[in-house]
Amino acid sequence: MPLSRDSAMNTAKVLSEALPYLQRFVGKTIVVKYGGNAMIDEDLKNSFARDMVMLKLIGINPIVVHGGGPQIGDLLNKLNIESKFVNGMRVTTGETMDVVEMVLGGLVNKDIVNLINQNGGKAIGLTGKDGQLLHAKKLHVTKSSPELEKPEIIDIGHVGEVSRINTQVLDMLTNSDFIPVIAPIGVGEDGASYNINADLVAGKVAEVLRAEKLILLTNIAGLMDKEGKVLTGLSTKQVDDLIADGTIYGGMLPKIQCALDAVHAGVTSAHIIDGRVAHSTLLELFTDEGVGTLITNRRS
Ligand SMILES: Nc1ncnc2c1ncn2[C@@H]1O[C@H](COP(=O)(O)OP(=O)(O)O)[C@@H](O)[C@H]1O
Ligand SMILES: CC(=O)N[C@@H](CCC(=O)OP(=O)(O)O)C(=O)O
Repeated sequence: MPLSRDSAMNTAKVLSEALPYLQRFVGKTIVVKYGGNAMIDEDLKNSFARDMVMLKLIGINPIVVHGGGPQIGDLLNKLNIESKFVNGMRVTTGETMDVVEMVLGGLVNKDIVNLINQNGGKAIGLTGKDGQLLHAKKLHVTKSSPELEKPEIIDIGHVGEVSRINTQVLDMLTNSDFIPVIAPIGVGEDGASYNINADLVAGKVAEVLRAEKLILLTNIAGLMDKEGKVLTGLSTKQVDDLIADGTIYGGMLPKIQCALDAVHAGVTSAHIIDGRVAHSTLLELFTDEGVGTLITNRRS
């Protein structure tokens, strides 16, 4: 159907507004974390895949790291295995680890790869085991509470943190115009599997690649205060205060931590944006308004 004159003018205006951003981002790496909670329906997943194809086509280098927490939860539920979290991290027994690896490395990873390829892109799916992309070590979690004299160390099983990234694998793929799609499973020195929070993987990948941006797509409009107002441009100190008073909790904890670590390590900016809004990545990258919560390297 031909565009009406108004609609065509609007398209031209949007494209023109995007020009300075295109000039700024072409040739740069953007790490996009696609949270499991933002994979709500097929239309939304498809628009995400189209956005990645479009970025690649215009000369930006997208690297996708995906989650899949709710999808893991669904299968655990069907298997009558309870889901438990400490500080936003899933308590992962050996049995749970098998399910995590099946869901993230299998179902979710291949779904995203397939959608990108169906939309004309060239995606390759990897877990951290492929090419030993993500070396991991056990994550030690501490929990503090007013009732405890000192912070308690809690063993949450096969949960890891990234110790090293084999960037050679990513360079090889991106140099050949592939879009890497990474499932957050790490491999230990002894070959053991580790379940790693996807936000933490995305942050570390952005750090080692010195990405221009780290974009975290989630199921909420951004980081919010207690009244539900989206907060942006916060300093490290303000974030620390929001954690201490309980405004930031659960799944937002690893998100905000990895965003801060990434910008302190040289990533220009990190963004927590609403993945339930179609094309939110493009809105963030190419419009004057931007969306969600912006985090830059501001300490005070
Ligand atoms: N201050 C906050 N602002 C916004 N969301 C918050 C905040 N503190 C905790 N949250 C929670 O964090 C969730 C996002 O984390 P998570 O569910 O792990 O998402 P994802 O699957 O995208 O990683 C939000 O849906 C919300 O419930
Ligand atoms: C250790 C840990 O919590 N790992 C996560 C990995 C998936 C993930 O991070 O998914 P989302 O981004 O969709 O939350 C988990 O098991 O749920």
